[in-house]
Amino acid sequence: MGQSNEKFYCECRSKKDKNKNGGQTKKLLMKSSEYLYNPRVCKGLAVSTREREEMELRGILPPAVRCRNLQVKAVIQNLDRFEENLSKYIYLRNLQDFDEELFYKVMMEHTEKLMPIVYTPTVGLACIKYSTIFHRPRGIFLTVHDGGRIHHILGNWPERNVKAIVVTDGERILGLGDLGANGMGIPVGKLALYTALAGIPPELTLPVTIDFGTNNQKLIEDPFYIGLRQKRVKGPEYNDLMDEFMEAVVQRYGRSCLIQFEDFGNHNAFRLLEKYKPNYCTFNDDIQGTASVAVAGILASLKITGLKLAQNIFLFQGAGEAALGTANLLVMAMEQDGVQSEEAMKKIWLIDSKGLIVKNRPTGGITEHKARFAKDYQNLTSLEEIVKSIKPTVLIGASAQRGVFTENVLQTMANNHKQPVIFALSNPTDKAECTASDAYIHTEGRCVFASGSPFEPVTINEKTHYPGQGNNAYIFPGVAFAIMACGVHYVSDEVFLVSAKALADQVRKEHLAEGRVYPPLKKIHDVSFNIAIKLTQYFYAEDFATRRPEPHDKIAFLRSKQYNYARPLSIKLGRHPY
Ligand SMILES: NC(=O)C1=CN([C@@H]2O[C@H](COP(=O)(O)OP(=O)(O)OC[C@H]3O[C@@H](n4cnc5c(N)ncnc54)[C@H](OP(=O)(O)O)[C@@H]3O)[C@@H](O)[C@H]2O)C=CC1
Ligand SMILES: CC(=O)C(=O)O
Ligand SMILES: [Mg+2]
Repeated sequence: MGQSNEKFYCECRSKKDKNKNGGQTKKLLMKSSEYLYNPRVCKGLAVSTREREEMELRGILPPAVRCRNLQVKAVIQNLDRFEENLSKYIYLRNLQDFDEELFYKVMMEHTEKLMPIVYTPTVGLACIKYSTIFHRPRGIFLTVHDGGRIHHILGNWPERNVKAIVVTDGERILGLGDLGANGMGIPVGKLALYTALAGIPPELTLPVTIDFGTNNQKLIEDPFYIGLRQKRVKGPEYNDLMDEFMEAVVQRYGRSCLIQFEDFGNHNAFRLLEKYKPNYCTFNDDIQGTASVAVAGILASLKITGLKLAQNIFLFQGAGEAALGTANLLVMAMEQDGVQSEEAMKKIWLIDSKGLIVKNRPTGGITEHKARFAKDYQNLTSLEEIVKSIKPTVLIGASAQRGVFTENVLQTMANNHKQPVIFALSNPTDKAECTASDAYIHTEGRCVFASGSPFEPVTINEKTHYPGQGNNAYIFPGVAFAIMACGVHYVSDEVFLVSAKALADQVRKEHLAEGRVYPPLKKIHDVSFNIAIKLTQYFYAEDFATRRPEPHDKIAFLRSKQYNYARPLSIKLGRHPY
């Protein structure tokens, strides 16, 4: 992490230096000790001989000067030696804490290889082990005991110009449940993707975990646990602290500081989104970002199945943040196609932990968000029976129930339709509703498949199928980038439909031919940038952008705001074009 500018320049007023500069005070780079421990500027062996002299690094580094490309090669060789993905994760996190620029160069150049390490599935394991592997702190850890002091504590973060925060309360980390303060791995991972995928300068971002306690007894008893050892608080204490946090962010960083909510428990996620959306620059990634990527995949699948959106029957296994967010965005997408909202809702069926969501269900549990989709139908609980009865064309899993798309369920989907669409969105991999090979094998290779965590391609009868990664990582970096670049204060729901369409439009014929409903991961930088372009156009057209005058050349405008490794030191230290 960097620090405020002043600390990193040493005003050199010695006679010798004054003479060299015609009597002017010369600004030198920082001292070796400051340099070595500042990951924003430290570049290991890539420091030139001249810089070594200037920064008093002679003798501190061995004589070899290694270029950045060779450093990347060394990192990849080191990574390949580790057998366990968690070790790779720890190695990369250490690299980020030592030489940030190299970390992002490696991430940007080896995205496909490294996303499964820095992000899902490995980040899930890293969160489980976060307390044990905890090394150098990254982000702000707030606790429920910090009421009245949040503004002050945010001020302890060394950066002043924060433009985006990813915040969690750790209650629903991926499909792993309550991981308390260990949830910090998620904001850290998501923000690494802000930079690696969309080019958002890392010094503008801040990971935050708000520790309200944990109901995970194993953590409370774990001697290594880094969080509060108490049960989660709820009610006014929770609400007041959240309110204070939101206001403190605005006071510190301004109304255009983006606050991305991540992995909050279901009972808080929806109500906090509704509460804060009108007055803060905020969105919930699990509800809205996931909806966007799922709808994009569905829109792209239409080019394979030949159906119109409203000709489908959608069945969700799960009726939480991801499923309901997607269901609501599907309604909006159908409305834009001219379908009445009542008609659109009839196409969408949901299953929760108590079974199919039907009116007057004897077991209850139908919240107002679910009630919108409740049907006059028999009370069924078995997924297989439901699939037989409703005959969905699209089956989406977002329930974190491993393997619930059984052989029978998948075969029934294949019996009902020529090209059933099957998305197993739950993360990490061992929470997926089915694997890619299960999906293809039990549908005779006819299904259109995507999953939240990555799966390898599957070959059946000499045809190779490439599963898409239906993960909100295709959406949130581009969305955040455009919001930040345009100085947006209010994030409308439509942002996520614009993004979904922008993503679906980037799925080419050759991708579809391979069975993909998303562009390959190696294209994700371009994809994120193109989403940001579409959103920038939308923000200016709809008057959501506050940055004036409107840039004529939006591509050049966005490019000028992106991170690149070879930035001058002044920019690295905080004088960026935002
Ligand atoms: N691919 C992606 O980009 C994303 C994937 N996800 C993944 O989706 C999963 C769910 O996340 P999210 O929606 O936020 O979580 P929520 O807790 O909000 O929702 C989970 C839902 O699953 C339901 N459920 C639980 N058990 C069963 C069961 N046996 N049968 C049917 N439904 C069941 C719950 O029912 P009830 O309502 O009755 O409690 C609830 O509706 C997680 O694994 C998460 O990682 C989430 C966001 C993004
Ligand atoms: C991907 C993501 O946001 C989740 O699984 O929660
Ligand atoms: Mg999430």
